[in-house]
Amino acid sequence: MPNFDPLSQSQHFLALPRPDVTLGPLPRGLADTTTVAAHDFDVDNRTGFMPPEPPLARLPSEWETWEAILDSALTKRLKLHNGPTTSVSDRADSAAWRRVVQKLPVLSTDDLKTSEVRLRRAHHVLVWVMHYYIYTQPEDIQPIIPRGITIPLLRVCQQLLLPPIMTYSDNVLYNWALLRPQTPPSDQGSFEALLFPLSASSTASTPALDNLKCLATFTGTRDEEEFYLASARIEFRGTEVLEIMRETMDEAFVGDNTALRRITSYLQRLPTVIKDITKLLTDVRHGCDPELFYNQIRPWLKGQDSGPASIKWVFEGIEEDPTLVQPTELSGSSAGQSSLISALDIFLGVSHGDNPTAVQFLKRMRMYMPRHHRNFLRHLENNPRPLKALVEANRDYPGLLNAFNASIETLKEFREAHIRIVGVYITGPARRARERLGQTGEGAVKGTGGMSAMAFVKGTRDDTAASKLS
Ligand code: HEM
Repeated sequence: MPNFDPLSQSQHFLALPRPDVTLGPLPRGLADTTTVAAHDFDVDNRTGFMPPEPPLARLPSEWETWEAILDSALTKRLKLHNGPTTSVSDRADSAAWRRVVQKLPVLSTDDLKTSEVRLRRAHHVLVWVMHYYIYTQPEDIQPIIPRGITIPLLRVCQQLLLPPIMTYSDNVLYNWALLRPQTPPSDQGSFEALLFPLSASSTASTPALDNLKCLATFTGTRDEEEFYLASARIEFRGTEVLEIMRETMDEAFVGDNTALRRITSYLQRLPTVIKDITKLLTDVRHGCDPELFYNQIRPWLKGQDSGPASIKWVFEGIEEDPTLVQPTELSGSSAGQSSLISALDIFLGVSHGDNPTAVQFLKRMRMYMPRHHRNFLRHLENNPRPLKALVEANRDYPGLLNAFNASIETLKEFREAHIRIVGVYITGPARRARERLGQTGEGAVKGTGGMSAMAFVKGTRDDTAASKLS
């Protein structure tokens, strides 16, 4: 990005408006700019990493075949092949549904390419169908993903630079709608409102955290919805984290005494926000039952690397288009793909440098994040005036060091709460499942991302604790 100074006050990258358009017929000559602006990191002032408008809930009629096949899986409530309540007739229903998927024609993706929101919806629909297809079959059968899914999905992935698998963006970032729709802004018809639907309107705001529902869940349970919405609420609440980051970095650019005073006060706000995020995480326990999560929700989200090592997913028809490449990234959906928590790590200078497993995993998880968010994190990493160095250089400034360390401490507490959540939702139910099967031993349980779950989340907690300044 030549001639773009990320830290200049007027065009600070965290303050730039977010070019986006509501889908629908665009006025003649007006392009969908969501992917065009080089400085657009798809981070919104009011909704952070969440899109400023509820995600597209249905593709135009050209792709109705995909929407219809997903609808039918959702309404039939297809069951996991080995689910605890799956009957013989459930399996017959799934087999009939899979036969329809096998016959899907290869729809063109050409007209999707001009619209980021359509591409996202296409990724969402195709990966949901793909996961239904894979997990309604026995786990020891090699999944052969039919060409009607493979070819368009891989083409959409080429555009979005995402792996062909369910990601955090498919079940959290772009899987929500408003429970009670908000009143549309009065100036909705204006050109500016069309380009900047939220920033142009004085009535629009971050959705209330209790005003959210999910577009899709595998099980149709409130538990699954609450599991996704816990992350969604965290992302929305996290908007203030991004605001604090922007304000802090603006002041770091000036760097005088007034700037230090302001940075101190911004950092004093941060622990409150991180505590709220921690509460939103632990509140998942009110709506999502751990046994149901472990046995009925989580298996749908797994990737190739969570299953038996010998079972490789086959993408049928890939050879029909020479531009398509064999997918290598096939890890399951994980909140480890949340750009918000990574942004906090980068901003506060939390280093996982002594923890190669974490470095490798978190680096890999970036490939599962929307590409604009990935670029945002890279940009943040290249910040020439990192906060930690500034605090170290001004450690005697009243309150600064304490505010910084308090922020790290609350991030550590978030990770501690997360460890307890992993214990309640994964380690505990896994142990009980082993006991039911009469198995002995404490074998390490893998996370959806294919990691040894508990050791991993404890490691990132320790990295956080070690990042305090003495
Ligand atoms: C019931 C709820 C949750 C469970 C059972 C859970 C479980 C896990 C597991 C097993 C991992 C290890 C990596 C993997 O294999 O995926 C992980 C990583 C991670 N999770 Fe969660 N998680 C939950 C909710 C959340 C939420 C709501 C967030 C925040 C949005 C979150 C953020 C993270 C992050 C950032 C990592 C990467 C490790 C780190 O940076 O500490 N998790 N989670």
